[in-house]
Amino acid sequence: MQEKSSGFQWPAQWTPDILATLMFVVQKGRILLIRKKRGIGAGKVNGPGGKFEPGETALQCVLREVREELHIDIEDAREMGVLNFSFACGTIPEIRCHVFMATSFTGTPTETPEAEPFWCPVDGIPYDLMWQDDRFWLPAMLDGKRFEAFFTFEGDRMLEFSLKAED
Ligand SMILES: CNc1ncnc2c1ncn2[C@@H]1O[C@H](COP(=O)(O)OP(=O)(O)OP(=O)(O)O)[C@@H](O)[C@H]1O
Repeated sequence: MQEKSSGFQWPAQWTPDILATLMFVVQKGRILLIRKKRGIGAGKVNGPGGKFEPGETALQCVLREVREELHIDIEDAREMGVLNFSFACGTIPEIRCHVFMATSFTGTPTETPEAEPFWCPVDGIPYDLMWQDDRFWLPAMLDGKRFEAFFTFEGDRMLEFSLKAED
């Protein structure tokens, strides 16, 4: 396990308000991203995903969210890591996000009121259009490494990070 941090201590006591998921489909050197059209992080590039509904597991949530946002059915979802986000401002709830990868799906990625999908080369991911934490863990995940991370934000701006990833 490799650990990196901004000198920030992982909080001992922290409970998320919201459980959420993200999905990154990678196929033939390309990654399926979305321009998020509404909700937390509207306007940013991200993977599809969203909040758990009552009684759902992380896997059930991510499969439902991807179906709702892009009209595709994922066939081989694998959970790769967990992201914890704490927001200093107090207007955005504390979020724990389970992150999945997949390589196979049925259907055609379709724009919906929530998301505009696009394929992007894995070596050309537009990190400057994404949440600031993504550049810390997404490259490790794309190398097949599992991870857990904690990030603090003030609005859009990342303040501190602590990342544990497989060697
Ligand atoms: C702070 N740094 C961040 N970095 C990367 N991703 C981030 C993020 N902060 C939030 N996210 C993602 O945003 C979605 C929740 O957004 P949210 O608007 O609540 O969900 P969405 O509207 O899609 O879902 P519902 O349809 O309401 O369930 C969810 O996937 C979550 O992981």
